[in-house]
Amino acid sequence: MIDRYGRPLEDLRITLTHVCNFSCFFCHMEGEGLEQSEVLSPEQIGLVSEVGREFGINSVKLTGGEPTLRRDLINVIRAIKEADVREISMTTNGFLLDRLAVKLKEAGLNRVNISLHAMEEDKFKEITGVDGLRRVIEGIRAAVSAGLRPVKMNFVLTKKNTDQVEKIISFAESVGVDELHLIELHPVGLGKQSFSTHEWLDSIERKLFETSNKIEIREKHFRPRYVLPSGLVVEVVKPYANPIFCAGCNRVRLTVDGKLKTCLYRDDKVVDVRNVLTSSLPLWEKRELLRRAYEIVIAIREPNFKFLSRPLEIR
Ligand SMILES: Nc1nc2c(ncn2[C@@H]2O[C@H](COP(=O)(O)OP(=O)(O)OP(=O)(O)O)[C@@H](O)[C@H]2O)c(=O)[nH]1
Ligand code: SF4
Ligand code: SF4
Repeated sequence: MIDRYGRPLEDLRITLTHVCNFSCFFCHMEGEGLEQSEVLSPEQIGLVSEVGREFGINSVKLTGGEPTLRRDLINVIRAIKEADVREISMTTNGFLLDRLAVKLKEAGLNRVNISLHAMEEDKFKEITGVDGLRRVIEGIRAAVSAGLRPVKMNFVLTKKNTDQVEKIISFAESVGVDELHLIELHPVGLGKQSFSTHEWLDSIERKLFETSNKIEIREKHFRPRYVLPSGLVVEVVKPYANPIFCAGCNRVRLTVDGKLKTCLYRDDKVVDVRNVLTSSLPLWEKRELLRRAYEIVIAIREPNFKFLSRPLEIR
């Protein structure tokens, strides 16, 4: 279904927990803060996904915090799978992935994005607060061998790790991951107080332009993708102050505390469905109320950074 700005709703991004075993200095916390609340159950998450299918949701992204810290992660994946979505992916710090990759694949997870912001142990620890580089590397290898493909790596660029970009590209090529995402920092969550470390990706992108064999544009966020001679795809993610990025936004978020949140940056454009999910209403009535919630989501969604100051009139 299309919103007032002509953008389809296709992707549901679910925050499974606010808890994380890392403490990255720029964590955007999915725009939700760290407040603890009782998490939604696999069945409740499954129901939101199932009703979302009627409105065009065909992919689900699991995030956190760190989603692998949810003990019932396998059940969450199974419940979403039952909603018959085309693709389930998960963004993770990779620390626990070596022991989980095969089980997650078997449960129905299609692919992963693993964050890795430095190839040197000291730098890795400076950024994440954890001495975990080796385990993350093992996690990436496990994802590749379990076939959680395309396996993607996420690298957030800051002033602290500009010297790591080339090393990350070489590592990604050597380990057999399919894509590397180079991402600009957001002034959201801890990113607000650490935004002085923000770096634009422009000069790196110029080099990619010169060295790549092919350039593609992805429909999602209109992200440019540079295909290197090795076959590695480097996707450039410039989500900050970028109206083109927001024009291609196709997602809604489900927060830990059960709100449908229409934008990473916006706390005002949300629809609270927690009461519906936790009520003792019959299932058909919950479905009906969730349908109303999705209708409101589509009516209030808007790009955060935009070219136009008002929506188009759709006739
Ligand atoms: N502003 C904004 N930034 C986003 C959004 N989605 C992703 N990003 C940025 O991209 C980073 C990586 O996101 P991921 O969850 O790993 O992956 P993804 O963007 O969903 O992309 P795929 O897995 O390739 O589909 C996030 O940390 C954000 O910085 C979004 O909807 N809005
Ligand atoms: S691993 Fe992700 S969720 Fe955890 S602190 Fe780092 S950025 Fe935040
Ligand atoms: S509207 Fe823009 S800032 Fe908001 S979630 Fe979508 S891409 Fe991100």
